[in-house]
Amino acid sequence: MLHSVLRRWSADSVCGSRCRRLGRSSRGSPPYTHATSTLASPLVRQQREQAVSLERVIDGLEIDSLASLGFHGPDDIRGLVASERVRSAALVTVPIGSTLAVSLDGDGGQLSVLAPPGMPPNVKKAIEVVAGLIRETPDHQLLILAVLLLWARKYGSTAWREYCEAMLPPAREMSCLLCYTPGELSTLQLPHLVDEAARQHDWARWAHSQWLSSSSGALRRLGLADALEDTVWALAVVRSRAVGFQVGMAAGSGSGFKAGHDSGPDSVRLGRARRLPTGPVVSVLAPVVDLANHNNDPNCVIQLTTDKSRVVLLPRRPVGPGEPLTVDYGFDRSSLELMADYGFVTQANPYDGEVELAGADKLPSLELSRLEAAARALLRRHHQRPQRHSAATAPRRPGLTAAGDIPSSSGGKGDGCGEGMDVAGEGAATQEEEQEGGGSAAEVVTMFGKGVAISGTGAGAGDEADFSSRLRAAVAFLAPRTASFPGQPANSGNFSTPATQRIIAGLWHKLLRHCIESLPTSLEQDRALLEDIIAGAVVGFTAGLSLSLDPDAVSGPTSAFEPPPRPRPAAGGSAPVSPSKPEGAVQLRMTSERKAVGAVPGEIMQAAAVAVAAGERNVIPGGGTDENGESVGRGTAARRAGSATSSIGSGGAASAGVRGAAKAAAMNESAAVPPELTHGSRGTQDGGSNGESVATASTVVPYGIVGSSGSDVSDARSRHAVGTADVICRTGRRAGRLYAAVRARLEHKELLTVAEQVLVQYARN
Ligand SMILES: C[S@@+](CC[C@H](N)C(=O)[O-])C[C@H]1O[C@@H](n2cnc3c(N)ncnc32)[C@H](O)[C@@H]1O
Repeated sequence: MLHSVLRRWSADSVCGSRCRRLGRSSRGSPPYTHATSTLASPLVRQQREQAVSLERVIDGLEIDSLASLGFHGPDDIRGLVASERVRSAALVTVPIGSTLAVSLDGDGGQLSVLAPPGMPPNVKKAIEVVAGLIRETPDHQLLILAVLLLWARKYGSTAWREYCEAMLPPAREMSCLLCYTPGELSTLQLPHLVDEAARQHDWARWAHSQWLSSSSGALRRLGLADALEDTVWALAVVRSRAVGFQVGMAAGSGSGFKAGHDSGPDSVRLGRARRLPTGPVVSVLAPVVDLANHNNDPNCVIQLTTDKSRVVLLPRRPVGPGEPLTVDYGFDRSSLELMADYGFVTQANPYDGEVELAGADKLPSLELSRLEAAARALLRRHHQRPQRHSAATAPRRPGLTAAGDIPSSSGGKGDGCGEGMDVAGEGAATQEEEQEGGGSAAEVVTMFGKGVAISGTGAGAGDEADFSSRLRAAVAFLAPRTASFPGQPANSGNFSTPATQRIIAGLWHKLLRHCIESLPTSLEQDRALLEDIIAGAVVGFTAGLSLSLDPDAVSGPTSAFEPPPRPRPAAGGSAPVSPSKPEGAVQLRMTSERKAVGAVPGEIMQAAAVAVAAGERNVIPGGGTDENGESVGRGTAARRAGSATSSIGSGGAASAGVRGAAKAAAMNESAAVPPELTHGSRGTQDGGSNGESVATASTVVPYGIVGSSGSDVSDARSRHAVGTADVICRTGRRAGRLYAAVRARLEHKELLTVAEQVLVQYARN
């Protein structure tokens, strides 16, 4: 269960801490009495004790609050609720002196520390020295905040210690991946998340041994972290609760939430900066404000006043008493990103590939048996294809066709290029077999381990053998597998949680999206890309794949395929490109072991391949198209990637750990930081539209998965809410781009394609 380490609270209780409002105390009778509390369940009593603790923290830190502790959402997550009706006044005001804060100057230079009251100057100095030493490392601001937090927990005022001990959750109750113990990692299910957890653990171990450990760290004399668990706790707290502010920029509008307030605050975003900072950045851990939970449509925003004297929680619209107070941590984070950064996902996240799966929450569990059934159905269709694709009898099919599936005149499967699979054929078969009651060919299915062995006994057994092995691999690829950690038993269960299923759905859609957005927009460029593939200019094509682009299909039923294809270069050992002709295929073929020769698409592919190989999860190495099909430059695409690829440091806006190619490209784009993170940004009450295209950032994971917002996809989506991928495969022109990209970009391309088919079939079953 994804939330397995997240504490669950009783649903029947909304505990209000009493509110303190400077100059106008709103304290009154607490919303509970001693008499009732003695009758309450232990959980309810605990919640009430927390409400009392919160009140003491509010008093001790001189926080002005019209909010109280509440438990809300489907999981009754602890959070804030409004104590009274508020239109536009600040719901919570925290003096900056009651926060822990680290600021980084705009030139990427000096870190300075806002020490908690009572911190001796020499300690502050020592921490600042460490800050200087680690300023080149990712997430250094978070690390320094963690140092301050550990200091406050041990040596701080009574209020700070109460905040740390009573209000901050212990590590076992925090949801972020850092807090997953080795034994819990299997519950993450997705290998990518397990990897991310491992990466975060590495970071914590490094921070502990180098800096924080009471025995070995540079700050050991402070005695802050006796055990690794102390460091993990502190890092997890700041990751999940600190707020990053980018200050001193010109006002503007754009993406992000907009303050429905007139106080002229600097803009702020909870969590990592989505763009690289160009101005001073302040990371702040602000008690009470840090209790606000996330919502995709938040009713509040956190801001820093322009004089930087207070952190405020402001309503974006009027809120009523008891209403949960939420902010947007995400800034276009997909479920996968939210999960990686915070360890939770939300219902109906609009950034999951922007492709809605109708009733995604009601999708059945991704069960092995259903995947196998889907694979069997595909196999039946595969058996039927030879008749359909016989040169003599079959009509031409649109799209890409593997050499093994094309008419014998083109060489067929005897040419040694039979590694491909029939994408278009599958699409056509799918259409025709919508009402199939079972395949014509017999098959034998045997189970072993988690996978499925499928052996065909129908026509074309040799071809089936290849296809069967891919099906088997695809099922294994898709099936739950969590045995990534030695000693952990393989999980033979399902992707059983709705959260996981949403993530999976989002991943697949992102795969499609990425492929389309990362490719040239014109048909001519499509053709050039395919030719580059043939000529071996695209890294990753080493499997002897052979493609065929059917000219009848590329523009759909009503338009012609124009202009005719360029003559394909003779060099490279590829099969010739036949001239465009209405009735014939443009056969594009490549042989194995081609190397990149530096063509632009090749560069793009190479960057992607390198990033994928390096385990990068977010890659948009080249330009692409925007939602309207407009061409965008590399920088734009990379910026989008950067906006979705900041690594850890959920609270560390300043330390956005954008990695790899996306980072490099995004850095070049830093001058183009949209101005919504601006000084004095005063948005509209309703938050307005998000004119930014950051939501289109794509994600690639190894064996990856992407999505598309291309118009064909949208159309397809509206026609077929579920099973989008195969519809895309039949849209001709985009199909060529899509599959060229899939095959060129991703390792295990063919496996991926088969896996996609299995998923599509799965959704149909
Ligand atoms: C800044 S804290 C918010 C307060 C926190 N719920 C608490 O009780 O201390 C962020 C953490 O709250 C949880 N959280 C916030 N919003 C959530 C949501 N919409 N669904 C589930 N968990 C959420 C996650 O565990 C996240 O890491």
